[in-house]
Amino acid sequence: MLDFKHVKKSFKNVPVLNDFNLHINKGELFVLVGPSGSGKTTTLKMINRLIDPMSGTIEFEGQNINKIPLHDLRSQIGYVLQQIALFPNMTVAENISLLPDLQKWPKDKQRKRVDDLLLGVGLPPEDYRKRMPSDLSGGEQQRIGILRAIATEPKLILMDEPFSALDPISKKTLQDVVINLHEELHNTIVFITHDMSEALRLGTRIGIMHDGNLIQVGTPDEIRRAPKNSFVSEFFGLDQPNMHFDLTEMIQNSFGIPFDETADYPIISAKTTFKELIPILAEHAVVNVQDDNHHILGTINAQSLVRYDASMANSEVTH
Ligand SMILES: Nc1ncnc2c1ncn2[C@@H]1O[C@H](COP(=O)(O)OP(=O)(O)OP(=O)(O)O)[C@@H](O)[C@H]1O
Repeated sequence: MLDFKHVKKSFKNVPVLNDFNLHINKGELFVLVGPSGSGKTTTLKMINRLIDPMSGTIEFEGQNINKIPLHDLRSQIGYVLQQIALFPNMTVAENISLLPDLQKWPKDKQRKRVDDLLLGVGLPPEDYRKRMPSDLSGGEQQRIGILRAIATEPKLILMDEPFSALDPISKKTLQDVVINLHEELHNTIVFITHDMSEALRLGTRIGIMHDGNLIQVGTPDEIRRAPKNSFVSEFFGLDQPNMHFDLTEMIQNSFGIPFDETADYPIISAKTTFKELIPILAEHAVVNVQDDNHHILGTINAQSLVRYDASMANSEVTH
């Protein structure tokens, strides 16, 4: 779907992207994560040609984006920004149907689309359709921002830190909205964040950026199991000595997988530490966990660990 090939960019002779290469598959929810100034927004803006690379090429569905008429390119791409950018003088329905209207959809089709989209994110259309943006909470406004970006079902959606200004609870709700929309529509999403727990929660794959370089690309599982260097482990908190981690709690909170008494999985102690567990799960895909009395408490895999850790990170933010 998207290919960055040897892309370089500098601003005033300061390199921002160094020989950037990345392939994003159709249908992925790809998260670009990295600290402030690592080059994430610059990368995203190059996709819809808000910024031009100095060298290298970007391909959209196999075609160099410079060869695609700008209007055609942008009409296939939805864009959700950190700053909520609804038109204040337009109702919710008018904001959402902005692009369908420009594309001259019949009015009844526009109305149906608006209602379906509002229902899909839990906002009753009869209540919300005619509201003005000023009559919505920040989280609701950002939900409308997302609906506006997906109203015409673009092939690609770019999201630049869309939830960073929201409180943790709204943030989690909106993350669920994105996960559900992606599961339903299977569109390709490139999502930027500097929040590692958001990256782990959302990404089907994650690209980690640092100082204009793509340090590692992988699934949340792969990154957890094998962080490429100390920057990645520090960024994802894999080296935190006092990180709260409790295998019994993980199983009690249903992060495990169903116990299979016919399977002969290795058995580990419930007291196994996070650091000890990573190499074990890298070697054995699934393990059983037992308490001091040799009672099996449950079964876990790497996915359990990722989900548990993301939930811990979220609850740390929440409380
Ligand atoms: N138009 C510009 N002119 C000069 N420097 C720029 C310009 N745009 C970005 N930069 C610089 O390029 C670097 C990368 O910026 P970019 O916005 O891509 O980073 P980011 O990873 O998205 O950061 P953040 O998470 O803070 O948004 C930064 O050092 C920034 O100051």
